[in-house]
Amino acid sequence: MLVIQDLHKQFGNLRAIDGLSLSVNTGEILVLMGPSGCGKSTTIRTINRLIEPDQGTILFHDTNILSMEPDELQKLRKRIGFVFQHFNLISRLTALENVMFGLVMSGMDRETAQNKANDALAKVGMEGHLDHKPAQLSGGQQQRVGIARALAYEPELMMWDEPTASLDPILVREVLVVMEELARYRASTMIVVTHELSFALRVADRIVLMDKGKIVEEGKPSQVFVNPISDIGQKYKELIEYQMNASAQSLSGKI
Ligand SMILES: Nc1ncnc2c1ncn2[C@@H]1O[C@H](COP(=O)(O)OP(=O)(O)OP(=O)(O)O)[C@@H](O)[C@H]1O
Repeated sequence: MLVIQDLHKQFGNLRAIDGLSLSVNTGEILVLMGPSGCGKSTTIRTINRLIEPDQGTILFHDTNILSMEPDELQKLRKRIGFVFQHFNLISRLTALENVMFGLVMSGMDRETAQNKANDALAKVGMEGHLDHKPAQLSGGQQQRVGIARALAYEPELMMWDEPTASLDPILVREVLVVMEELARYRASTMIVVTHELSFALRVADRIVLMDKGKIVEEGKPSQVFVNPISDIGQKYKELIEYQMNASAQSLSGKI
């Protein structure tokens, strides 16, 4: 579905993406991880050209996104959903209106848009909050509206840029549950940037580890987190062991 070849992006002297190549298969759940600042967000933002790379090729179903004209790009963006860390809902609109907004703006009639928005909000368990404005919703519920907004387009590819990063730990879980549900039903191909190890372990078909703008390792969670070949992979393995030991000690009453 998606083939990225030799991608480069520099901000001043900083090489944020340094010759990155990656393929994503239809239906795959790919989790992109790595230390802060290694280039994960920049990488996924180049895919729908929120960030313009300096060099490289990004093929979506064999068409190079980087040479698309603005009208083609606009059509493409409807096939690629994006969920951000900051949900950026419109404060004066209800949950339903927030999801309908983009659909109506892109020319869809109100009735169809409302049906699609209702369906999308039901998929994320927000059918009971259609008339609530963002200020009346918790952070987790606001993020679920943000997810519904992307889902309403029925995108082929969903990209998630640290969707739980701005939530407190209790609300993180409710968003992860929704994401796991969508992944389980293979609603679309997913590229997920996250620091949530438990999500990566349980849900990912493939983990891609980045460091300093490059991919340093990729494979199934059972491979990358158990027999890593990179320093970053080794650090994640140690972190998982540490967390498992802490849980075991806590359960046996030692903590
Ligand atoms: N618009 C920009 N201008 C200058 N530098 C930038 C810009 N966007 C990103 N960078 C830098 O590029 C590098 C990669 O950033 P990016 O946001 O892709 O990292 P990341 O892996 O997603 O990090 P995090 O996990 O902290 O979100 C970082 O050093 C960042 O400071």
